[in-house]
Amino acid sequence: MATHPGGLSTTAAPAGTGQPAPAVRVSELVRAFSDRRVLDGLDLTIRAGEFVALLGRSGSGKSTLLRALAELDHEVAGSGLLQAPRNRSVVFQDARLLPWRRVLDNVVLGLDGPGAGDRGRAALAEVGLAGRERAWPTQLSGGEQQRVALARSLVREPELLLLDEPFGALDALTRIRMHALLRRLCDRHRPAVLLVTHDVDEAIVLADRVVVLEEGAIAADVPVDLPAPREHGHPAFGRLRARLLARLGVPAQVGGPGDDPDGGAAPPRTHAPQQAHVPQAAQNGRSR
Ligand SMILES: Nc1ncnc2c1ncn2[C@@H]1O[C@H](COP(=O)(O)OP(=O)(O)OP(=O)(O)O)[C@@H](O)[C@H]1O
Repeated sequence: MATHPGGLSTTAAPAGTGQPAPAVRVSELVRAFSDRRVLDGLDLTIRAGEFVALLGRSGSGKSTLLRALAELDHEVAGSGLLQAPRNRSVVFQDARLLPWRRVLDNVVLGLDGPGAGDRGRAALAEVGLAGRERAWPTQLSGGEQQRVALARSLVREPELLLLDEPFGALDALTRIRMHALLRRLCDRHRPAVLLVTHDVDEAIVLADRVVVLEEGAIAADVPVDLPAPREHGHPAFGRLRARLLARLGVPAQVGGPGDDPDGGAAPPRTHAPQQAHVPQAAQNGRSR
């Protein structure tokens, strides 16, 4: 067990009795900056293999929660119980590749064993980058770099995959392709996932459950029970979008495609008009 200065403990999730053990269990989590409690008694459970999307207004504490789960917040004051698998990977908005290492070396960085190279090559093939092993990161597009970041995460077969706006810097079409890729990878590898996103549509397309962070705690916890593939034009999709946007404080009449839950001037995300031009196969074909 690792103990944080703020009283947080991180352990492997305990084995269950009958029910599968949750991959993540957070209870009464507090995180504060200069006496301001950003997370204030937050409770959250994520089951093994479950995909949870985390929405919330800008500054609500989404990244603070993700960093707590990643154990990247040792300098932050806090308390509470946090149980999460030690085998976890994080993908950020920027791929964070080492520019002086080739793509394959970035993927297998820190991996031991004679099979590491083969595993890295297999991971790159899984994300559609077979043949690019010897490229330098600067020779890849932003979307390709994020594919490498996904490969680097999944080659470690994490029990928990933490994603902090991983597609936030990508164009709309690339985002749609990345959504489909991420779903396929998650269906195959079955990590528990926490996806931080501003994009309500992205959350609905990808997640089994959407949670909304507000005033330091989970204010809404909504299962996504939609038929596959999840199409933006489906009435149930629209109802769920409106419900989540209302929760985020976006009035229903402006709650259509292109609106940002922060009410800011963010560019349009992955929305129906853009997806209408995308072949069905590129959209999210969920198998579970
Ligand atoms: N290292 C820090 N020092 C001081 N304040 C911080 C620090 N990190 C985060 N905060 C503050 O904590 C609050 C929550 O930040 P956080 O990044 O978790 O929000 P967020 O919901 O992820 O925001 P966004 O959606 O804009 O990325 C913000 O008010 C932020 O200014």
